[in-house]
Amino acid sequence: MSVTVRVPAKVNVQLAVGAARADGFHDLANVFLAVGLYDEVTVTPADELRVTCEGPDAAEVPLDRTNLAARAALALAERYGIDPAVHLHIAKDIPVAGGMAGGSADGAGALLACDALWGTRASRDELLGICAELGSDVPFSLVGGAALGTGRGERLTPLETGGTFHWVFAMAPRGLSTPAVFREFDRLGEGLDIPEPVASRELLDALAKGDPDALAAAVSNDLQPAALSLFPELADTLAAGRAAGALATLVSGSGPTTAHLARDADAATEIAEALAASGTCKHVRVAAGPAPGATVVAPQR
Ligand SMILES: C[C@](O)(CO)[C@H](O)COP(=O)(O)OP(=O)(O)OC[C@H]1O[C@@H](n2ccc(N)nc2=O)[C@H](O)[C@@H]1O
Ligand SMILES: Nc1ncnc2c1ncn2[C@@H]1O[C@H](COP(=O)(O)OP(=O)(O)OP(=O)(O)O)[C@@H](O)[C@H]1O
Repeated sequence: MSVTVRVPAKVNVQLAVGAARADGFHDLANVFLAVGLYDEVTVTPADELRVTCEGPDAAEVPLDRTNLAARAALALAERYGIDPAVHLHIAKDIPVAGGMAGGSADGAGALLACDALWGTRASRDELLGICAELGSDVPFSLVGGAALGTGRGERLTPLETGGTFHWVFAMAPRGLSTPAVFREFDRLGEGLDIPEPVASRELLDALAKGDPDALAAAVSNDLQPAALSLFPELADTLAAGRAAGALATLVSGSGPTTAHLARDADAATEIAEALAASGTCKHVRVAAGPAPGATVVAPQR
């Protein structure tokens, strides 16, 4: 018996960041949109807990117990007094350290897959609680769609979306560390008055209407200056996206993946071709959102 769960990547269409809290985290108004770029996590009973990974970035993924998929399996096993002897296989299509919540996707996927394999039948709230312990982005990977994340991003309110948004993602030749980007945000903001993070009304309305032009006018990412400060060449990728006709271009989360909003699927294909030809990124992917959250795709006997 094995269980496979498919989990989407995310883009942050708004990322408003408050001042550093006493615990080192930052309060956020984090508007997540899940997009159709997926990792698949397959869990199978085994002699001991082990993790394997396939995909273009597989060499960069840790295979020990620091892997978020392993941590998720261990957290559920401990809670239910189960032996966590499983093989977790990750088919990884989401870029690693790209700001698209790839590790978080694997954590949410492994949790749902182990819950199904072990028949633990944890409630949704219990699963969300474990996700929040694993990382700020992990609860959203479980629920998908579109949602506002407050607190450190783990407290979710689902959002309405009135249509499909078409994106082009440009992957960078190296990753960025999320803590390093938040540290750079703190450094750049030293001595400044950092306002409380608040979700933009215009942005939520644009999502609800499914209006790409209105969304383009409202997207924002407070981590973008920090990501650009650590990775200045990203400015060239953003400029190439704008030149190719993207309605909006921004760094995805903590970066370095850049997100380029297109008016429709055809425009996305054109922007993707122009970005690929620009020589400003490693590779380019097209994906639309909202996409469903973690979903069991194949329970196999
Ligand atoms: C940048 C985003 O991806 C936007 O969705 C998230 O805020 C990051 O979420 P994540 O990767 O799940 O982050 P976590 O694993 O919870 O935290 C990693 C590190 O990022 C920083 N961090 C994260 C979330 C947050 N609200 N404030 C922070 O300062 C902290 O230094 C923390 O130690
Ligand atoms: N299953 C996993 N897949 C990828 N990275 C993992 C995983 N588990 C742990 N990691 C570690 O987490 C680091 C961040 O990887 P990840 O791909 O989640 O970054 P990210 O997409 O930028 O995250 P986020 O957008 O949530 O901030 C990696 O460098 C790696 O060391």
